[in-house]
Amino acid sequence: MFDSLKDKLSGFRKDVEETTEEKAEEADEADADADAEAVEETVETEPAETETTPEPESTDDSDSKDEESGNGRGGFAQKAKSFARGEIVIEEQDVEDPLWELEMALLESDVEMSVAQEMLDGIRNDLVGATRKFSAETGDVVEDALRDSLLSVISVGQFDFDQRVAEADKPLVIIFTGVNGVGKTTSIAKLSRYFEERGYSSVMANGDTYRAGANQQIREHADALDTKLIAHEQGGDPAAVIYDAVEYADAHDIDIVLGDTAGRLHTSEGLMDQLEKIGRVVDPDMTIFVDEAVAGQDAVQRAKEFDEAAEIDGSILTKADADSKGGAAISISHVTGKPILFLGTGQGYDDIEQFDPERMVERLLGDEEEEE
Ligand SMILES: Nc1nc2c(ncn2[C@@H]2O[C@H](COP(=O)(O)OP(=O)(O)OP(=O)(O)O)[C@@H](O)[C@H]2O)c(=O)[nH]1
Repeated sequence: MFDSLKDKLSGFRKDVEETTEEKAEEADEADADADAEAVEETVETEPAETETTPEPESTDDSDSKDEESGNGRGGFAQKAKSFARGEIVIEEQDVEDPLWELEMALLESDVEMSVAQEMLDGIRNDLVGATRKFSAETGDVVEDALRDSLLSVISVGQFDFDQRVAEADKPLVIIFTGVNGVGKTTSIAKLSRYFEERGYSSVMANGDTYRAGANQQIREHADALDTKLIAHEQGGDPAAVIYDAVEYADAHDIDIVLGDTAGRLHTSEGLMDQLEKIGRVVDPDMTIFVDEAVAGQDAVQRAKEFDEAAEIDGSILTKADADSKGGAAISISHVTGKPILFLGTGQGYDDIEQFDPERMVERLLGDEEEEE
């Protein structure tokens, strides 16, 4: 999952490491030369009573930035002080090329332009002016900067999904929107299983009365999961189907109504009217947008347009298992202001995981072993 993006982020870390490594070596050599000269001078003149070189200051803040006036981030005064402490300062010129490479890599990975820009600004801001000891690893400083920038773009709008479900009046009505074939129906089936494992009963409602074969498709899932399905004839009113499902849930003490909708294009006025009518008739508690991670920027664009037409509460990105780029997963919450709630990770009913920004970042930065 997201392997190519992972490689690119690791490439950035290595680039900055190499640049600062060279710089640290040069600084180390210059330091050794200066020490040798100082020794020679001391031998030629009277032995000095007092120290000729300034005492290094406390070195316990290797990642600190000098914000004192006149020292400017990476400015001369800070460089001199850091040098005396056995540290180098990471400067704009050290990260310029790696940042450019990273920008290209993010765009190639289908990260949305404004999201890539925000990440780069965050990383530049964190790195330029940061100090590292001659002997220390730059990797940690870069990893922290990458972690912060990734987290800030992917954790937009996060809320505790399980808690919201637990606290909601029942039946909780969830409507699923998104275009054709992205895995909406499969995600509904997966969530039915997800809720069952957490002790909630659910009923499925086929609000996709448009497409021939939609009833049969969702019925197969409902049968396999032993979940009740409410469906009407093809061409019927989707709002009426979901309304009936809510009535059924009320009458049978069912906790959650999972309402499928027709996956027509977001540009279709009919679809938007339909969603608006569902909104009016059943007043859903949540609307979840479903799209496939592999669709990259198209998925992000569609999420934005669906959200504008019928406000969404969050997204599910399916087929994350087949996505090496990760662009949609990085961009979608930042662009819509609504969180990713789940990732689809395969075709089985258990192949769904709750989206956890921290875990996603660990995965991208390679701290978590990926089970294939
Ligand atoms: N690899 C993988 N395949 C998935 C995932 N989710 C769904 N699929 C597959 O994607 C295909 C389309 O899924 P559907 O659920 O039929 O898509 P849909 O959006 O409901 O399609 P319509 O009903 O035509 O609108 C199916 O073959 C699913 O098995 C996933 O997370 N990973």
